[in-house]
Amino acid sequence: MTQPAAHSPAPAPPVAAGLAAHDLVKTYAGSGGPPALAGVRLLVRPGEAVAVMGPSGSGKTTLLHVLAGILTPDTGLVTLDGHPVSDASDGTRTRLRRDTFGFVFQSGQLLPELPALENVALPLMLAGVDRRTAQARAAELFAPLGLAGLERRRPGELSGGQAQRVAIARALVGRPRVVFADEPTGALDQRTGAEVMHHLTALTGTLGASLLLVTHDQHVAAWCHRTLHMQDGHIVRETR
Ligand SMILES: Nc1ncnc2c1ncn2[C@@H]1O[C@H](COP(=O)(O)OP(=O)(O)OP(=O)(O)O)[C@@H](O)[C@H]1O
Repeated sequence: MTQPAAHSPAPAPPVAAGLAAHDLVKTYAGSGGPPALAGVRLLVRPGEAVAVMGPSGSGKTTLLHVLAGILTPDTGLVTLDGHPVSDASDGTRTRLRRDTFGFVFQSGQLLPELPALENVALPLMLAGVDRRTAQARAAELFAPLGLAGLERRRPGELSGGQAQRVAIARALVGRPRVVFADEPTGALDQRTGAEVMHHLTALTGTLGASLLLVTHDQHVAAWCHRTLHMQDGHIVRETR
């Protein structure tokens, strides 16, 4: 007996390249408060730099942590090039955070007892790259970041701006696809902050990485291609 002709399924919509958030909702257990994220959607394309601004408590850091797979959303999904991040196993999320994502925080992220070069090489060595190769790859980042000659200095012997550029080198040495930065210039004066932003956006752009940056400072946000404004767990508007 002949089977009825099967209808071919509708073609799947094309998967957008980049980091995407689909209707993220996150409430902190026991907080008794409204959701920290109340339905957030976004797409950060490869090579694109996006700032997130908003009043204190609006959900910026929670969004960054959910996008980076540090926190899991209650509902909704985070994907990278269409592949699940938030739904992935703990092991996969740990690997993503180590191999695919880079992180820059406000300060205090360098190991004080290690010279700058070894601080930068460390993520590669933790990922199994031999010491010589890791240090050679780390060294390549010093000149583009204006750090040539400072390889042997310990963090305590660097200025705040230099230390932050070393932290950027460390975040980028593994050639991440996405860089997350939470107030990366928060501890710096405006001129030093601008220098750090110049290097951060230039290098992530060269790598073709996406940059997602949380800031309170519109001068810092202005280095990005666009700014998402958050309020009460929502993205309420976007500016360029
Ligand atoms: N660990 C937590 N437990 C309970 N509630 C939390 C926790 N972290 C954040 N919140 C709450 O979630 C909401 C969003 O916080 P979040 O830190 O994401 O905001 P933010 O915009 O980054 O704030 P800030 O600019 O002050 O850093 C706030 O109401 C906050 O009090």
